[in-house]
Amino acid sequence: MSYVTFQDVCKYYHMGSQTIAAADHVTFTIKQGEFCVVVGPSGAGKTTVLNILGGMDSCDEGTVLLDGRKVSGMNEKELTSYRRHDVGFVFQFYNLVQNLTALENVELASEICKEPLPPEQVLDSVGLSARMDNFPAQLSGGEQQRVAIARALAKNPKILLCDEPTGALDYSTGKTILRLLQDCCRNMNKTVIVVTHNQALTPMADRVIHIHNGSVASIEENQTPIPVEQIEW
Ligand SMILES: Nc1ncnc2c1ncn2[C@@H]1O[C@H](COP(=O)(O)OP(=O)(O)OP(=O)(O)O)[C@@H](O)[C@H]1O
Repeated sequence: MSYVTFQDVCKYYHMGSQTIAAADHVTFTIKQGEFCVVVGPSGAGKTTVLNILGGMDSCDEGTVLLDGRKVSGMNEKELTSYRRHDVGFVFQFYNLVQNLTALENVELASEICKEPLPPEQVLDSVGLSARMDNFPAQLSGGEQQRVAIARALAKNPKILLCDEPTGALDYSTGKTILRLLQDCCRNMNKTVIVVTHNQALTPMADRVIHIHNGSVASIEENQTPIPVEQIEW
């Protein structure tokens, strides 16, 4: 049973007389609990796909479903509720509130949700139990990204969307963050979708969606995904 469905999704940007198809009949499915990597070169349309799935952008044609609910065609109010309750976001640059502690950053997210997880418990699960009262500036990049992941998880979302989550981190810290995302998938049964330009990450995924020129070039399913520690790039 598919949990996420994209069926012939199109998104056009108009630049003067030119029309750019950032998504050109994108079709794929993702199952519940899968770790999915969306990979492709710069400008391929990865972020466009993620933004449409995350309810931050709408598509011009096609159908988007999450857990049996139609996301395409939602009005602004429905999209706000969808973003708030159903989707956890992790971005490249963490986007933490600088004058709030790690704990307060996570509480901020859980306060606007229907069935949040306890913030302390989630921070503990990402390995930050000792740093809850620190401000972002007192934390390393990797630790800040852990706070951002905890903030996303505390909402208890249906899917976790991660856009280049290791883009601002060094090699080994990046690996620990990917490991954490892989653990969220395996241990918390979260459906995790990671957008990256890094082809080397594909063996760690259950499902790989290759995007080129706004279209799906190919989809692979790995029967035996590899722990990220065993991947070198
Ligand atoms: N708001 C916009 N207005 C005009 N064109 C846009 C807009 N957003 C994206 N595009 C174009 O759509 C195409 C796909 O962009 P997108 O950001 O989805 O690619 P990407 O694969 O995520 O790239 P990157 O890895 O560099 O972030 C590109 O040609 C981009 O220039």
